[in-house]
Amino acid sequence: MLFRLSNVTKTYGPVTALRGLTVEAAPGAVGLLGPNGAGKTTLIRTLLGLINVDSGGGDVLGLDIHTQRLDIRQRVGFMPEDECLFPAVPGVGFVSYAGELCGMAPADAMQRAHEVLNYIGLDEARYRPVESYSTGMKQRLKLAAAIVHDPKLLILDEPTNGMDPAGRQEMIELARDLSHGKGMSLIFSSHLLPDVEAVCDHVVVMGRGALLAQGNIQEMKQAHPRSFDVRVKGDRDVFLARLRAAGGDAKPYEDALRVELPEGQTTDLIWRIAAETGEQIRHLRPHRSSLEDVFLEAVGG
Ligand SMILES: Nc1ncnc2c1ncn2[C@@H]1O[C@H](COP(=O)(O)OP(=O)(O)OP(=O)(O)O)[C@@H](O)[C@H]1O
Repeated sequence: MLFRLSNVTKTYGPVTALRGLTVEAAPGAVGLLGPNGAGKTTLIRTLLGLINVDSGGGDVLGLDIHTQRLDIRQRVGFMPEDECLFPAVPGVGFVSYAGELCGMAPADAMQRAHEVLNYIGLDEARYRPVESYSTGMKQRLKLAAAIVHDPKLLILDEPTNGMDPAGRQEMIELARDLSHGKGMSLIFSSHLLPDVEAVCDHVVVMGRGALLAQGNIQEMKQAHPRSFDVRVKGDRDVFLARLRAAGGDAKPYEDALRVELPEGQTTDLIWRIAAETGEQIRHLRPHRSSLEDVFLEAVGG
């Protein structure tokens, strides 16, 4: 398992940030979703061993979150959301320092810093002070610092936040190459669902400090085998009334209806009702949820 938490509770005074959270995930690229205040950052800090939880336990890469925190930090890379850079330091100095903090010898850290800066496309800017970097370059530098020690797991907290479309795309491609090309597991926390979908195979959805849903993104999007997008030419209300009388239901979805068939029925029912009521079916295809649908359903939106 990539990580496993069992019944973890974390309070900050009167606020309960994690509420008996039990969750586990297999290696791979895992998206972490949840509304503001859901507990995502607290979960990340727990996995990194940066905070003491009130109760519960777990492990990351098989290492105990209570007793093996330093081992976890040597094997896990973390790209925080906030700016954590030293303005006057050249990029290469910042990345090699991050390597030394993870326990690398100075010469090894410097060599790796050059390698990762080449990889993330900051090779020409490596000797410039960080204060002269654009927002996108700073984000990439934070990524370089997070991977300098070649971690098994990389945790990215809102990595595309504040980036322009080109920079965002570059960050997505880097995250995807690290996970799918280089075999590094990821936890990718983001409010930007398209970015999560572009990078991750699996999502964990949190709300109010607990697990709301999790699974393979493609499977979660196909979780409604009796749901169809149907465009009807004619009187939609008549069609709808007959569908409901037959035990089905439908609601408007863009310019079509999202039809829910009753248990045990096939699309034959839709064609039969249309024939009986004189409507024309202009379009009929299985409904595929978007990740946004999956998210809203999980958080009860
Ligand atoms: N250091 C702290 N002191 C007090 N309360 C905190 C602290 N850190 C988090 N909280 C509270 O714990 C709850 C969960 O916060 P957390 O930052 O983990 O959520 P989040 O899902 O990361 O939210 P966001 O998407 O807004 O970053 C919130 O109510 C937050 O205000």
